[in-house]
Amino acid sequence: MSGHLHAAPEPSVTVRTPGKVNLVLRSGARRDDGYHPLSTVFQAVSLFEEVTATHVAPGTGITLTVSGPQADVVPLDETNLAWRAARAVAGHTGMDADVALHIHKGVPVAGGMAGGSADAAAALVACDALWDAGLSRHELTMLGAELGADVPFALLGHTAVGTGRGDVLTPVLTRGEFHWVFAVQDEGLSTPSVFARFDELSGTAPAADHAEAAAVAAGRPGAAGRPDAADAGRRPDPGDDAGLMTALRAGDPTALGEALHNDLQAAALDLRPELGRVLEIARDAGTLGALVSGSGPTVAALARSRRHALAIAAAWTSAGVVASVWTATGPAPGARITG
Ligand SMILES: C[C@](O)(CO)[C@H](O)COP(=O)(O)OP(=O)(O)OC[C@H]1O[C@@H](n2ccc(N)nc2=O)[C@H](O)[C@@H]1O
Ligand SMILES: Nc1ncnc2c1ncn2[C@@H]1O[C@H](COP(=O)(O)OP(=O)(O)OP(=O)(O)O)[C@@H](O)[C@H]1O
Repeated sequence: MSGHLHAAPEPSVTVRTPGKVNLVLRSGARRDDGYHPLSTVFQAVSLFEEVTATHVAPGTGITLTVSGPQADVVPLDETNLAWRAARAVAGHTGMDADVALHIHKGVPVAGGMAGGSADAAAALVACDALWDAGLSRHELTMLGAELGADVPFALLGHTAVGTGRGDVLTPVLTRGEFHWVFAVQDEGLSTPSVFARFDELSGTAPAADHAEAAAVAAGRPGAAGRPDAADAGRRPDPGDDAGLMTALRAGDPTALGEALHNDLQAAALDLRPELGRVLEIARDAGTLGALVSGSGPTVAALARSRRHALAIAAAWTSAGVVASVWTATGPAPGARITG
């Protein structure tokens, strides 16, 4: 060691957030604001995003770097959800948005597992802590819901029922650990196009408002986050999720496998017919239940054990139907400061 004094390291905050799978997803018809009323059960899984927020000189603004698998397809500008989250915290608190953000991606990009939403949730918590803004969990959740329907769940984690746009959450009690394996595709699916195909298949596609649909598809801000947006008469089929809740409470993976359901699956399969084969291979390998995760194209398969998860992974890999295979357990905790 030399006798020189080293400059103190830049203070920084690292926050970890989970990806998710929708155990059940029921969607009603498209609302006037472009969103669909959902009745869903989220489970957070142990594929994590990590966002590090570091102080920079005043006036620097927001800078962004990304690492990890698929980092090359993540936008590095103000369309990145983490960037928008930093700006939202600054806007809400009146602070200057000066921060260097680094995202390490551990959730598939555009895979229906809410990786971008997890980044937004992590950046909200990281900037709040870095800037000592003192926002409550409630305030962070409100800011998160404006950024995307999946962001509040990435803050909360574990298992929860989601209603509204998927952003109104009620925690669900679960026991034990569930073993998941995910078939990840090279090319993602756009969430708006999957919902649009869902509308077409269910015969509820709106006739005369293409302009609004295009605005929504382009990601321009609509009436997102407006809890009063009319959805009367457009609610999802209530379904019967008693079996699912019992399975979760009992920690019974076989019963959970039987209860898995996704209303968006037919739309994702219509856009990506090859996913049918991915589902079939998981079934041949004895999965307890397989389904398209959220808006896809990732396929999630529930396994009896870690060993069984690896067997399903091997079946997918040897059939050559996936770009990569990732294993995980659920539930996993929500946003946490880790450093
Ligand atoms: C498919 C899910 O992942 C299931 O959890 C979510 O519903 C998607 O959540 P997300 O990606 O956070 O969604 P956002 O970024 O808020 O919305 C992207 C687009 O998805 C569609 N969208 C999203 C959520 C919802 N309840 N209805 C929708 O129709 C809309 O076209 C919207 O413009
Ligand atoms: N931080 C981010 N990470 C990845 N993609 C981002 C991010 N911010 C914005 N995007 C954009 O959002 C798109 C969807 O990314 P994301 O990985 O969140 O999809 P997803 O997991 O299918 O989302 P969801 O399940 O919430 O619908 C990407 O194709 C990319 O253009």
